[in-house]
Amino acid sequence: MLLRNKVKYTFNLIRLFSQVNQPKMSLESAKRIAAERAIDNHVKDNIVLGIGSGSTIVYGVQRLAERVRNENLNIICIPTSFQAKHLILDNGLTLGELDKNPVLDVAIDGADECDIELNCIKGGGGCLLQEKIVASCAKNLIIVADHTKNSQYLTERYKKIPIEVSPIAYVPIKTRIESLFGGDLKLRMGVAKAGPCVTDNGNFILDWFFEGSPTTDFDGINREIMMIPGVVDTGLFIGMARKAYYGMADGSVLEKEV
Ligand SMILES: O=C(CO)[C@H](O)[C@H](O)COP(=O)(O)O
Repeated sequence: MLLRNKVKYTFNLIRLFSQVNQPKMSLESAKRIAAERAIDNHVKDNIVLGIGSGSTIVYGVQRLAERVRNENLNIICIPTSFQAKHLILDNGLTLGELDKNPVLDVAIDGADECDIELNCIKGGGGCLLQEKIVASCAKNLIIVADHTKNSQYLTERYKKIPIEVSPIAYVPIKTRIESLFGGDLKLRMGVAKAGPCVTDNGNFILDWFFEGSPTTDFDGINREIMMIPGVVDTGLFIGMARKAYYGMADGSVLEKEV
């Protein structure tokens, strides 16, 4: 009996030790595996592909460039931002434009948060307008992200909604949304630049902060905000994404589909 207890104790110690020492994947590696899996699963020869913005998509573009070289693929890439355009060019990929390619087979993009129905908050990087235009032209929008973006409901973890606005209207829009729905809208400021952050489209971003959650009806609130003159677009991507790939801490990729 004593021996059996000793064996059990040693076994538990070994198990505990191996758990503690199990390598946890970094967030960067989690982004990489998600983006690479999406590129491997959705990129085929002769497609028009939307290239998202942010840090996760960088890994996807690197993987795409590798596949294009190795498999001699013909892929036309449509950018969602200045960043995406230069990612495409720097990686030797073919740059397309919506004027010539208004219908995309797939768009692959990151997200700041994604709920169980794959509704998303985007715009943390300030590129939401072009991202939404490109996504709306795609037959399929695929999200790539690390596991911290995988939520039950929107605003569960990401506590702001970016809204792109015409510069002349930012004060009335801020006042209007605060009085209609509460919360606090802050003009996003530039980094290493005096004054506000100016988007790729020459607009401002209002980041809408709130206590808890502003609503449970994000579709409804999105429609109402879109009706305010001067609002160019919101970071709410409702019913747009079909599939998400999340890089998990244990090195696996969680695939979610709606
Ligand atoms: O919406 C975006 C930019 O406007 C990005 O896709 C979003 O912020 C995710 O970025 P990252 O991949 O760096 O987490």
